[in-house]
Amino acid sequence: MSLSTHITKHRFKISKKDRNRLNSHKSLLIWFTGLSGSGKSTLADTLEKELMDSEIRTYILDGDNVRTGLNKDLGFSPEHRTENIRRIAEIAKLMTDAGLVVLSAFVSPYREDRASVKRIIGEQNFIEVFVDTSLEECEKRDVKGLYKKARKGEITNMTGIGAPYEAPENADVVIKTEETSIDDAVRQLLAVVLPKIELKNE
Ligand SMILES: Nc1ncnc2c1ncn2[C@@H]1O[C@H](COP(=O)(O)OS(=O)(=O)O)[C@@H](OP(=O)(O)O)[C@H]1O
Ligand SMILES: Nc1ncnc2c1ncn2[C@@H]1O[C@H](COP(=O)(O)OP(=O)(O)O)[C@@H](O)[C@H]1O
Repeated sequence: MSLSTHITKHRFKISKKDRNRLNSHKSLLIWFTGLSGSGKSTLADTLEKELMDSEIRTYILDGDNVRTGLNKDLGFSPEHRTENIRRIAEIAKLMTDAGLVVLSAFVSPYREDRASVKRIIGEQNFIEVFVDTSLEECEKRDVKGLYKKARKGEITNMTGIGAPYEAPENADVVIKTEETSIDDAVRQLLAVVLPKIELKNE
């Protein structure tokens, strides 16, 4: 028997639609995926600033605010990465229910885990952004010095070296950061995001 068998939902008076109306925009989860150092946080950060300037209510979920708190019991084994992403999807679901545009920046290396996020959030509330930067470039950037450690054998399961990264096959947006400036990438993202959150007369 499931642990939640005897849970009955209360029908609350205020709905997500009410919150969207109050905010004058719909909610959305913008899911950035890519190797460490590919540019997920940088792009989420710059996009959030643009959205905030347009009076859109946003929040960024990333390793800094999730892996140090709620998910501090999780490491980087395949099972822990899957659980990390599942919990993040559930938090993002609450945040989108609350009316926010959520931007998330996680490696999320497994295709099946990203598909689960989409199922949890609902296809119409989800945009997958593949930050497509080669391993060579990420290693050159080595923002956190992790690739150097991985090459020395100090980290055994670094994504791209000792652990796989399954690239998206049908991402909504693909940003090739070696060919696209941050500003151009954000323009590309806004062109997809803004129509998705526009509140029509519904
Ligand atoms: N083994 C290994 N592989 C990949 N990344 C590692 C690893 N160990 C630590 N880090 C640092 O943790 C960040 C990735 O955490 P995520 O929660 O995004 O990973 S995952 O989605 O659960 O795979 C990642 O952050 P970003 O650089 O921002 O992507 C790394 O800084
Ligand atoms: N076009 C670009 N888009 C995003 N980041 C870029 C780009 N060109 C260079 N960078 C740099 O690459 C690094 C990406 O780091 P970060 O955003 O922390 O990656 P991630 O969150 O994927 O680990 C930053 O130092 C950023 O300035």
